[in-house]
Amino acid sequence: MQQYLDLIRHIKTHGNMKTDRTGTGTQSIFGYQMRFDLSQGFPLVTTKKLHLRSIIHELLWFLSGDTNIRYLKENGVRIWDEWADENGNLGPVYGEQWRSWKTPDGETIDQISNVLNTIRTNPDSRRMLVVAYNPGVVEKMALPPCHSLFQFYVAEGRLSCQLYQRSCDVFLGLPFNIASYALLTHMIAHQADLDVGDFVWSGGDVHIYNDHQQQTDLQLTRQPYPLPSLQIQRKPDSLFDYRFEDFEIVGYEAHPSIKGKVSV
Ligand SMILES: Nc1nc(=O)c2c([nH]1)NC[C@@H]1CN(c3ccc(C(=O)N[C@@H](CCC(=O)O)C(=O)O)cc3)CN21
Ligand SMILES: O=c1ccn([C@H]2C[C@H](O)[C@@H](COP(=O)(O)O)O2)c(=O)[nH]1
Repeated sequence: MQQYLDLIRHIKTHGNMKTDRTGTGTQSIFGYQMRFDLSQGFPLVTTKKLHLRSIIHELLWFLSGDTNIRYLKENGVRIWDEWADENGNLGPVYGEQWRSWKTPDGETIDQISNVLNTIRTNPDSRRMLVVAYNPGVVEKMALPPCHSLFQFYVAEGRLSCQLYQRSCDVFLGLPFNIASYALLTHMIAHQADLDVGDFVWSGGDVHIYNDHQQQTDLQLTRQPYPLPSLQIQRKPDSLFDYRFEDFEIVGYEAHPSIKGKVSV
């Protein structure tokens, strides 16, 4: 994950000091891209130990269409706690937009199923997108989607994915976001009988919070390890039937975890 360290160094060198909604303050750049060849390893940050459990459960939760944190809590995942209301609801966030985007005439659109179907039947299509940023309901969401839009691309039997992330917390959010979309690309490729290609990450406001400067400096002193690989143990009949136990990360060697506060 040299790319991750290069991004941190780039922000520390060129970033603008900015105030932000949370009051913490950030050092920030606008517009950045990274490319990960998924056939060369699973892109997990190695300069701090990541909690892959949370990443897998969060993705399965998005894919199930759920927008209440109950499932996450039952599985010991706390990353969305601060944003939920007293009943655990987050409003019409990712799960709802991915699986049941509401149209003005009362229908719902399952964007994920549609995209998988197009990958299988018309892989040269340039319309294989999923949009989470729904301006009509964004005020009802606990947080407007950060990973706002993603697109798939098929060439030479390989499935690639590009994400546009409008806002990115480089220390806490980004390692999760990269791993999550890499995992999603593997799952969709698995279902469509394709190999994996590239994951392209594109960021808008890409920032290091002021209280994450030390933690990211520490990461720059650490030598990254080779990437692990992902093994999927079972091929369920549907994209929506994967279970936590189906995924195994092999050979994940990482430096010790680093704590940091999340700005709410
Ligand atoms: N400021 C901010 N940064 C984010 O990354 C973020 C938000 N807000 N709001 C919504 C979601 C929630 N996400 C989060 C929230 C917390 C962690 C976090 O605390 N991570 C720790 C512990 C991980 C764990 O318990 O599994 C870490 O060390 O990575 C990560 C992602 C990503 N998003
Ligand atoms: O998946 C996610 C979700 C959130 N973030 C970060 C990006 C920002 O630091 C905050 C959101 O604040 P806004 O004022 O709405 O931009 O959360 C992330 O990196 N990844």
